[in-house]
Amino acid sequence: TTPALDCGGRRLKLDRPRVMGIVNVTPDSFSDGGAHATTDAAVAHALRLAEEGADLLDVGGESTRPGAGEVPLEEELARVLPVVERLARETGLPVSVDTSKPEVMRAAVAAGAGMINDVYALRREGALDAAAAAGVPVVLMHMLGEPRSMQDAPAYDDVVGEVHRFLADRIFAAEMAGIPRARILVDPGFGFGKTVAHNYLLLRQLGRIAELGVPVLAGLSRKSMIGTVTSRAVAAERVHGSVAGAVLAAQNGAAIVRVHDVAATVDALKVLQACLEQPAAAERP
Ligand SMILES: Cn1cnc2c(O)nc(N)nc21
Repeated sequence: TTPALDCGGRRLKLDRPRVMGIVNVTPDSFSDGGAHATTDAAVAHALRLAEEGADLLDVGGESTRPGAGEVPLEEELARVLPVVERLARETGLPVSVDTSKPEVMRAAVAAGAGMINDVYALRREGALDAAAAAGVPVVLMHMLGEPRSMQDAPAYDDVVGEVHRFLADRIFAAEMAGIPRARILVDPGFGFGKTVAHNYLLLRQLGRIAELGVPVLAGLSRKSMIGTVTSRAVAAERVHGSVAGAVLAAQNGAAIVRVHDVAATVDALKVLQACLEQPAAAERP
């Protein structure tokens, strides 16, 4: 039987590494078109990612970048729900909601979201119960502290061991809240309270995170771990490095890679798959 996730009725096969397209629903600061412009722009972008071959989409209304502040509940709902609703209707793809607020989890799943992606690993008040009630897969991600301060001076004795332990604890908490293991994914949280060195140690030893026995999601796309080693200060110039990172994450055990540049990543993963699948002459039956 092929490993797969049931994302609110939409099946996501995990027989090979899958590509999650990033859909940030943040006000378009260049246009004063307000909410409609924001929704329309986000949906148009997401439909393009679907065209490029995304296996699922991740819709987020609150930036989680280092230093980011909180978005009020009403604002996050206003950003996310219209986009989730339209994408669930207009694409056959599973739509993930990137949120840490239980109210947004409930409303987004009611609007058609088939996965919850929580960078706080359901640690917010009420989040475990909301995710359990939602009945969709949930991504539990490691973060050290808060977005505001996580990059100040991240330090670990054993980053891989500590991230592994945190994720094991969150899996246990989720199972105790009634979320079956079959609906749990984990994520080491690249860039969330890690130095560049920590990030590459986690990437190199991603197999140890995969030993937790649930699918691993990895998000390196356009992050500073890529920009630093390639000296690319502009995020849009980090595509090549990001694609290399996605291939390495997939080769090291990631079941899903969360990316901005879907077309490039889809092609790169096809090359990886060919390498893993084609029988060598010596092996040919
Ligand atoms: C929302 N978001 C930003 N970066 C992320 C990452 O690396 N993983 C997950 N699951 N979500 C992320």
